[in-house]
Amino acid sequence: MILKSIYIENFRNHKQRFFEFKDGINLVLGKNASGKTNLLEAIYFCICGKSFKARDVNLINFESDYFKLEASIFQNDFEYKVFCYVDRLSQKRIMINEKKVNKLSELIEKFKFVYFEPDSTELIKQDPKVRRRFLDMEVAKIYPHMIKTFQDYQKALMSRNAFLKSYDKKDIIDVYDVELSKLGYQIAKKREETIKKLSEATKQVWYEVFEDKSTIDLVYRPSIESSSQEEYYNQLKKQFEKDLNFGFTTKGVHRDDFDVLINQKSAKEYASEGQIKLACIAIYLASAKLFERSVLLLDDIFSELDDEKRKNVLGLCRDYQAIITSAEEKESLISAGLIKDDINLVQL
Ligand SMILES: Nc1ncnc2c1ncn2[C@@H]1O[C@H](COP(=O)(O)OP(=O)(O)OP(=O)(O)O)[C@@H](O)[C@H]1O
Repeated sequence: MILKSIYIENFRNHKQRFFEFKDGINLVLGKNASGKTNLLEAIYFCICGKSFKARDVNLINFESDYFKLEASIFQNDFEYKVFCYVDRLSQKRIMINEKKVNKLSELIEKFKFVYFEPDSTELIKQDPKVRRRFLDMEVAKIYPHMIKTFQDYQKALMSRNAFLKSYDKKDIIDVYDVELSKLGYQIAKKREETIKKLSEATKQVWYEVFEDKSTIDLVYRPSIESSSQEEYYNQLKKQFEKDLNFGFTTKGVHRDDFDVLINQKSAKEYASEGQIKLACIAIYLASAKLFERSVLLLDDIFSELDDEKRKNVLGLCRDYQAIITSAEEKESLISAGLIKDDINLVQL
């Protein structure tokens, strides 16, 4: 997938701008608050149909009543023209080649991308919910049909929890347990497969980019260890009395996690800030490696990296289309040997 261009009208601080990008590395340079993150947010909106941090209406320029985006995306030699429109009356229209997009999952299934921002280190630092969300995005990129399974699991979990709170007849719980085990087991297996693939790819990036003797591993920590649906079901059943006491389902894929180990030790517990940032960059770049034609949206990726690592990261990005923002001066990047002829410079 290649993002050729984006036209932006009244989106955040961009009133009317047209940006063209090339395959390989695109470096977006600009001072603080010049709108670099906003540009990535506009691209993200075209690919996902929503922002990564704000409600639609907050994306409209302060002095306007609407925003409009038009992106040209090439995939398998076919051009997709994505049109997005949002106004202050909460009217929202997203179209691909003039056909209305009804579900945002249609966009996620079509366009693959990786978005890395300074807060992406939360992946390691935060609680398991953040890691589950990240992992499920990765699962959905490989197996788009799993989006429905995740939604069905949430519904089944809510029904079981509601049942536990108003429990009176023991025999009916089985209906919920069978459904929850079926969906939970499918999710656990796909998460396990995805973590294995991601761990392998992360190791390669870690080595290529960081040429480090240290090791990195991603290890799935399922809440229910099982090798069959039946086993999953039996373990869920065993929890029944406890679940009844608590009034909710205490075990299942909604309690899963994964560990990032550096030198076989938990990065969350032992790694330095710098190591955590490097580990997260490696995981995100590994995600791009798994989905070959991903677009990389990398916000402020250079900070905290020394020049050698910056060069290595850029080297890896050459295999993709990468849109990288930086608040650094062009001259200092040139003198560090980071800007070469093949880089497309976008100055804000
Ligand atoms: N809805 C909006 N309308 C107009 N301007 C907005 C809107 N939302 C945010 N802004 C402005 O956009 C600017 C921030 O842009 P952005 O976050 O893209 O900067 P940046 O170039 O990434 O900065 P930094 O280098 O500091 O990360 C701020 O000045 C903010 O006030």
